[in-house]
Amino acid sequence: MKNKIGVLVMSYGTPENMEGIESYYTHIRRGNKPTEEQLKELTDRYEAIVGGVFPLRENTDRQVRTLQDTLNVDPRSADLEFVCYQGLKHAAPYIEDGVEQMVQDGIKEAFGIVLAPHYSTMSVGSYVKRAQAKADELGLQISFVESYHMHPKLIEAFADRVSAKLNQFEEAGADRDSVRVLFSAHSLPERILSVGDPYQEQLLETSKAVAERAGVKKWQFTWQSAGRTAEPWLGPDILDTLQTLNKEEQVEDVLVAPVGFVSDHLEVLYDLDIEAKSIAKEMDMRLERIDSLNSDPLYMEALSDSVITLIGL
Ligand SMILES: CC1=C(CCC(=O)O)c2cc3nc(cc4[nH]c(cc5[nH]c(cc1n2)c(C)c5CCC(=O)O)c(CCC(=O)O)c4C)C(CCC(=O)O)=C3C
Ligand SMILES: [Fe+2]
Repeated sequence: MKNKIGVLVMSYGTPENMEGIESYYTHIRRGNKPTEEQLKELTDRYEAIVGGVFPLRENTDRQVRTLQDTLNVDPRSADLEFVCYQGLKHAAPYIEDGVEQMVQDGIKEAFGIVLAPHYSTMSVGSYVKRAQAKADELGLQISFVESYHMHPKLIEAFADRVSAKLNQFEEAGADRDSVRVLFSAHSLPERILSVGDPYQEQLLETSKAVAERAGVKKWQFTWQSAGRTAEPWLGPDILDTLQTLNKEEQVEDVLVAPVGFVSDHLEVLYDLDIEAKSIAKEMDMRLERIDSLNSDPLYMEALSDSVITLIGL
């Protein structure tokens, strides 16, 4: 019999349906129910992207299934059988549920990876902490891939998508080299910088590598999706960046590459496709976005290879 290895695949989590939004939001707010106004605002955003049907969860399910298949066809893992478990930060199955399920299934050796390439204490760090605590409690041996933001296959997957969209700009008559490429990621509170968090640096490294590989002439990095709290968040925000580009540089064509996200979810489908697009339209700018990686084979191989490398096979 092959030795079974558990892989905990973690991500932020998304509600399962419209009715699930309130409890999901309450969990994000550490048990505090959102006000009616806050709930309506979030519900409206989900409504705008999915019209009541949630494709987002299926998307994650598919990523986890595909990663398991990718791990198991790797020749380096011929003596092993990988079993992937989902662990979500703010929805069931929670991170702790995933760890518990592994133990129930008799897994003795486990690894964890997050569906987000860049390390931050507030994102990946918090997922890892929760998984480690549960594993310690249950006596399970587990170690983690903390980031894979420079994995060559990740860079290649993003660069392919950037090139594909630049080709489309060209076909539509634009000058490829005059398209401004905006790399973006989820903003975090500014205070992460004072604790030496690598998030920003890793994002810049990914952006630079993707730009080089795709032969991008003009690019810059900008934040998106900042929280609506009193404390300062990292900026500039993409909406401000678009205005600056329009006013100060008369940029007409913009391609957004949200390299901090790997799948189609709210930040991409709403914050970029609806909100940023409408601001751009008001200014007569053309804004396009690269396709999300989702279950892209190169992305799956980047994840799979990161796990297999961590194991030391
Ligand atoms: C760094 C980061 C990532 C990327 C890395 C990673 O993927 O881990 C990410 C991803 C995601 N964030 C998501 C959703 C939300 N995040 C919120 C709020 C917050 N996000 C934060 C950070 C991040 N979030 C933070 C610091 C907050 C403030 C509250 C808190 O400290 O937690 C809120 C509350 C309302 C609002 O502020 O909009 C929602 C609804 C969804 C799923 C969307 C869907 O269903 O498609 C995804 C993939
Ligand atoms: Fe978030």
